[in-house]
Amino acid sequence: MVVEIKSNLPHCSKAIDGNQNKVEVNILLLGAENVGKSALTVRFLTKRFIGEYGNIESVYSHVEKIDRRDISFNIWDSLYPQSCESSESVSEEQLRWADGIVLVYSICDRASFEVVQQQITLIQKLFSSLSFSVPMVVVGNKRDLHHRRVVSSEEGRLLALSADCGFFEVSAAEAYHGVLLVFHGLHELIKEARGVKKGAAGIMGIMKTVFGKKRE
Ligand SMILES: Nc1nc2c(ncn2[C@@H]2O[C@H](COP(=O)(O)OP(=O)(O)OP(=O)(O)O)[C@@H](O)[C@H]2O)c(=O)[nH]1
Repeated sequence: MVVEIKSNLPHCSKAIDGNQNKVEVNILLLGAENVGKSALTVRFLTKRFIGEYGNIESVYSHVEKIDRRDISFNIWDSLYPQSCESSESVSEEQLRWADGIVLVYSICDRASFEVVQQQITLIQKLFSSLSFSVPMVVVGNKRDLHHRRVVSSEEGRLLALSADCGFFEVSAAEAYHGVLLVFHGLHELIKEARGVKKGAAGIMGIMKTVFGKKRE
């Protein structure tokens, strides 16, 4: 298992390799502190749960084979800024870098659910001013702590539905499979979004050819 810590600063390129068998996918993890962003990242990268992770912001890189293609996942495990105004918790730089976003809250922490709500609102505002968007999924973590649950599955699902995001409830502590589904599910959405973009570019190309010729 090879996990590369690319850098503490995200300057990975958003590249689809000319080689059709290698694809790069940049995934940004957002959410309040202590919700398990690092635990989810480490679970996905190493299949392990180690308990304590420290407060390090990093971009990790890891290659997975999906449908016989090498997918290079670059994962930006972000830090929620301390004493942050909600308007500063997501940056334009992060959105420009990301091909997909995972918004994490803890099912036992209502404030963390509210942070995700605020971040979705902020992201939607930034996307509309930047004139693009990328797929997102909402993840309720710490499902193993169901006796301490304060955010119901329905609330999580409704939030995701209202923002056109995918939704998952997982436990990074308990199981690898659910975490794998989050990253593979988001990868599917990214693939679809790239397909739509390519299709739109193709249609634009055809229209240019047809209408361009007519004008000549
Ligand atoms: N019970 C349980 N604990 C978890 C789970 N995921 C993470 N934790 C614990 O929650 C604490 C915070 O996890 P982190 O992964 O460091 O959370 P984070 O969101 O990266 O936190 P910051 O680095 O502060 O942004 C740690 O003590 C983890 O062991 C889970 O699924 N279940």
